[in-house]
Amino acid sequence: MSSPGPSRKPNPHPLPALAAIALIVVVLLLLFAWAGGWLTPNRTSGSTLVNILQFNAGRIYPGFRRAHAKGICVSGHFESNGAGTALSSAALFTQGSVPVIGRFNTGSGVPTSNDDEQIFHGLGLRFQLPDGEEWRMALDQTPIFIVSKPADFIALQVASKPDPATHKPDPDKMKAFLSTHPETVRFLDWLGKNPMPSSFANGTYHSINAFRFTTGTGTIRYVRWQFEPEQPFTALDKSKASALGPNFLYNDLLQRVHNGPVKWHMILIPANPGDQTDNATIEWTPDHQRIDAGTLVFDQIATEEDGNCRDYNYDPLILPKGVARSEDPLLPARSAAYSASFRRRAAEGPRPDAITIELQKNGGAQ
Ligand code: HEM
Repeated sequence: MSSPGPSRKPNPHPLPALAAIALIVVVLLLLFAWAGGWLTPNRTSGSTLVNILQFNAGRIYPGFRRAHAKGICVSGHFESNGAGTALSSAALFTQGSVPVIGRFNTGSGVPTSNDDEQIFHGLGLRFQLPDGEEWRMALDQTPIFIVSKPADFIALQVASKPDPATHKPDPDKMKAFLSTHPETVRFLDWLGKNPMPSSFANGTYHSINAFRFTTGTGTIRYVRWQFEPEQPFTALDKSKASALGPNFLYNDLLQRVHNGPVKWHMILIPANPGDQTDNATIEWTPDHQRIDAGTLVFDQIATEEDGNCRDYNYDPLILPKGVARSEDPLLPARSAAYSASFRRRAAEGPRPDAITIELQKNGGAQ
């Protein structure tokens, strides 16, 4: 028979032990709050942004980008004239040529949308620089963006979700949003005053966000840039656009590239003192220095089917030495959203191309 063990005496000083347990609980709660983004309310997670884009699109289109879902791949080179080294030591600006893979796209998250319904004509670029460096960009045809902060992007998606019956946003929700967002009114004004290009090939593509450029000797300037076409601008006649067919922008580009290279000039625009460099909704005045850094040339084109541009993410924060992000809060949000969208579409697997190109590879007429 075993004798009973010593009975446990109550701890006469329980407070330190209780305090230690409370401290562990608080640390765990803080870790959860940090991971959930509650301690950084100004940081919007990539998943939240992509969820709201999916909500606005009305459903998920498996394997497609959650924004700018419809696109076509192009490739060619960038011929630098060396002038960009005045602003940045980035290898892209060293005189000479580097390969580039691009993706022309239209802004909607619905891959089957018609080209005449689009507000944004976009361009993704991936420059392959020496020593394995890359510079990726995603550019739009407007010089300014529709909102300045990620939280406003979410509120705008909610306000502008098309009503399934009318296919248009609820006017009351939009009115309420616009009444507190003058920057969005400014953007819509810009759209009203500036005609859209009739072709991907004769549009200008803007970085919109400013970035921080550093020269080889350490001089820092904030810079926006834009690719301006050599192809002369003609305006899209919106009243006739729907008669051009659902993929008229893509068919037009295919024909043009088959007929010969299409070209743009990369124009660097350094900020003047006093310019806001962290707000993409404010257009800079025309009295800015412009540096033509070289020519972007596309001479190859293919649908996305083979994945040569589809399977990249044109994250605007994949930057070379000599270029860094500015304090613009849209930039980290964009980077996180592009990555979340990429992870989802890659997990869903490749899918057939959204576009039925009507032109044959020999460039023949439709
Ligand atoms: C908070 C603001 C923004 C959000 C949440 C957002 C979100 C997205 C997402 C999720 C994608 C798809 C990424 C992928 O799957 O690879 C995308 C693509 C794109 N975005 Fe944005 N975007 C924002 C702002 C902008 C701005 C300011 C520009 C123009 C400077 C822009 C231009 C583009 C372009 C051109 C693409 C297509 C790139 C490609 O071909 O892969 N976006 N965006």
